[in-house]
Amino acid sequence: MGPMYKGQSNKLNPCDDIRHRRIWSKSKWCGSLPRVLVIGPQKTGSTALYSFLAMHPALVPNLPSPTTYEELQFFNNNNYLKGLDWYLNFFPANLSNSSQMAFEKSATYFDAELAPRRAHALLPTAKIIAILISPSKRAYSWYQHIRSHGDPVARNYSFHTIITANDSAPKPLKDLRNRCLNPGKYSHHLERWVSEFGAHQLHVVDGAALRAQPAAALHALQKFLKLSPHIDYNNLLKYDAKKGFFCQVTSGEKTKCLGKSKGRIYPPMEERSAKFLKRYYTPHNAALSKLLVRLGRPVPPWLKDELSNG
Ligand SMILES: Nc1ncnc2c1ncn2[C@@H]1O[C@H](COP(=O)(O)OS(=O)(=O)O)[C@@H](OP(=O)(O)O)[C@H]1O
Repeated sequence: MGPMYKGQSNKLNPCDDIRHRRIWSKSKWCGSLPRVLVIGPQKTGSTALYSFLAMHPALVPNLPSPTTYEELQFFNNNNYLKGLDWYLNFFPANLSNSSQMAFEKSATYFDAELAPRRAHALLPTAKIIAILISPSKRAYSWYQHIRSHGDPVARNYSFHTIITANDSAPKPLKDLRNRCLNPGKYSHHLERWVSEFGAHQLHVVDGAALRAQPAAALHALQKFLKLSPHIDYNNLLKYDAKKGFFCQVTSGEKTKCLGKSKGRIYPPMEERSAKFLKRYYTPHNAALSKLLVRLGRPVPPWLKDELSNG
């Protein structure tokens, strides 16, 4: 089965078509599609959120992909051309009458141009979860991420050189600057998700709050998802002083934390880069604040902070 969304006016959902449903295989069917999508963006704590949600008895994560690990990256890239059959392979078929819901997290969905339309074409009733931290911190964390993955441009240029590259800079530098900075224009991307799914299907997690007090953030998220049972994450997560983050309680005093690539150790951002980014993101942060107020959502403390004059 081919792609479900090809152009502006061509939304085609095989799950809505009785002729498709009649010939559907027993082991793969639309009922196992995810009902919750965590869309990122990258470097906001999306893996922590994914692993915490996977602990919930009412939620079932996707099976891992051999190439992109826990992320399927279906709606944002060429995996989409592999079609619905490919996507369904990653979700257990036996969720039929159970109260469990499948979910998926791909942090690359957030800022991908086609992802909201494609996701909506297939999953019109899905709940969409975005997770946001200070866009400046996100950009710096992303730079550290691709640098440690050996990206040659990130290895050859400092963070400051990349974020301040102007339009006469060499193309690889400009491309990296865009990939580093564009996802942080949060309001622009969120508006696209809101216009496809409507505000009532979207929840914004404050990534700083999830990091500092995960149980409270997960309490609000469970309410939004109307999960049953409602569980108390205070009993399931514990701050691990060695890791410097909350981790999953395994047995007794023991914890299981995310791997080394989540919570990397690197020097603090240079003051001049922080200043540059604060100014760069001001119009985008102001638009985000306005959008959250319009949607009746709380404005995170870090956003108020970024918009202050200090
Ligand atoms: N509990 C817990 N454990 C580990 N890490 C945590 C946690 N909560 C939030 N974070 C922050 O998550 C940052 C990585 O974000 P993502 O998981 O979204 O990155 S990725 O896009 O999936 O690569 C990662 O960024 P870096 O600190 O730059 O490594 C962390 O700061």
